[in-house]
Amino acid sequence: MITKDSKIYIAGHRGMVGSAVKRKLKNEGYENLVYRTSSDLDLRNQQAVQGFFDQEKPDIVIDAAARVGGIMANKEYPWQFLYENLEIQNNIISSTHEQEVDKLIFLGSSCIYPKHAEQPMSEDSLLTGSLEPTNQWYAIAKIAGVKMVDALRRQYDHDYVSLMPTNLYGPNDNFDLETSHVLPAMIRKFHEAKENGHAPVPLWGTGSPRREFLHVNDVADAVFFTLNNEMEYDLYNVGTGKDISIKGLALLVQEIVGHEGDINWDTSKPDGTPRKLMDVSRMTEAGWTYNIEMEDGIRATYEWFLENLDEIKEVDIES
Ligand SMILES: NC(=O)c1ccc[n+]([C@@H]2O[C@H](COP(=O)([O-])OP(=O)(O)OC[C@H]3O[C@@H](n4cnc5c(N)ncnc54)[C@H](OP(=O)(O)O)[C@@H]3O)[C@@H](O)[C@H]2O)c1
Ligand SMILES: C[C@@H]1O[C@H](OP(=O)(O)OP(=O)(O)OC[C@H]2O[C@@H](n3cnc4c(=O)[nH]c(N)nc43)[C@H](O)[C@@H]2O)[C@@H](O)[C@H](O)[C@@H]1O
Repeated sequence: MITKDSKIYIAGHRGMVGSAVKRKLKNEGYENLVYRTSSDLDLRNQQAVQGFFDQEKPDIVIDAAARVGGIMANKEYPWQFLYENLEIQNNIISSTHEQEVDKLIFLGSSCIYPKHAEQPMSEDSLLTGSLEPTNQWYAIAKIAGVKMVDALRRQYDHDYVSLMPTNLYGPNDNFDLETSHVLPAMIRKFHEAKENGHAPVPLWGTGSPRREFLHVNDVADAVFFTLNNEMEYDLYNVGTGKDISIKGLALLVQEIVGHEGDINWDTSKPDGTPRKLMDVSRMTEAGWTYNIEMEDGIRATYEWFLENLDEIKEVDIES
């Protein structure tokens, strides 16, 4: 079980999720944290990852490192989303097992479930139907990770768990308009249009898909809960259990940012999965629920965006 002295490796500590987990652990008094940037340790390199685990011998591993992006990035870079994610998670999970690490938390995503899964989507709907084509590459990699965790639990009785968060947002998100998810894209587009005399805002698709959104601090809280509890199952959904249409989200972000112009929907861009609402009853029964309501979370994220405008970077998937 985790103690304040446990050595905890956070893979992907500079990302949105990894940085939130790091903040949470530090706030709770866990100081024995290890991490590396991708330039110091390329997690695609098996030998380098094995060497790092041999040297550091962590007690606990949180895998929040991945090639991540929104609908267009997933659609346009199938190779990177499939192969890099398989490489990263294969290397981390196999070294975690070889070093007999006490606990592993593997982070995946709600896109592992079939495109037309019954709503809300329970953990049992995994592999019951075909995937959404735009993100099937990423989903197949993440499903392989979930199955690796399941296999290690069954065969070696390891206390390893996969958490599948819904769509996330918050500090340190990717605000690059080509590769980001919808919520950071909307914050940036409405803000820049407001600055530009309330110019019209171009958004993608029809606006009719529905999505569920969770603030990243809540995911960090769910990771902390999972670290501190022996979990009955290998796989847990993490979300709010509430969703909103993309059109509804656009109106909410527009109001929070204070943009007063038109919205133009570019229907040449894909809608993706029609609906992705999580059944969160397994996690609720285990004893965890979310805290941050969406409107409060978006307001706080817009404030963070304004304070960090200089830090907003372009993301090059092929680098
Ligand atoms: N964002 C969402 O909406 C969302 C939703 C559900 C689930 N998740 C899951 O949460 C996890 C983290 O997502 P995120 O949104 O935090 O992503 P992110 O902000 O893009 O962060 C990903 C991190 O992975 C690291 N990384 C990527 N490739 C690497 C490599 N080859 N070697 C070493 N490190 C590498 C990066 O390290 P450097 O910064 O050092 O380059 C980065 O810090 C993912 O597993 C994702 O599936 C995210
Ligand atoms: C959580 C992630 O969700 C991702 O799917 P997914 O929710 O469709 O990804 P998002 O990129 O967040 O898009 C959600 C919805 O918002 C619409 N949308 C409208 N305007 C925009 C915009 O300016 N930018 C973006 N990005 N979308 C926009 C988009 O067409 C889609 O219907 C998966 O591709 C990943 O693999 C991952 O699972």
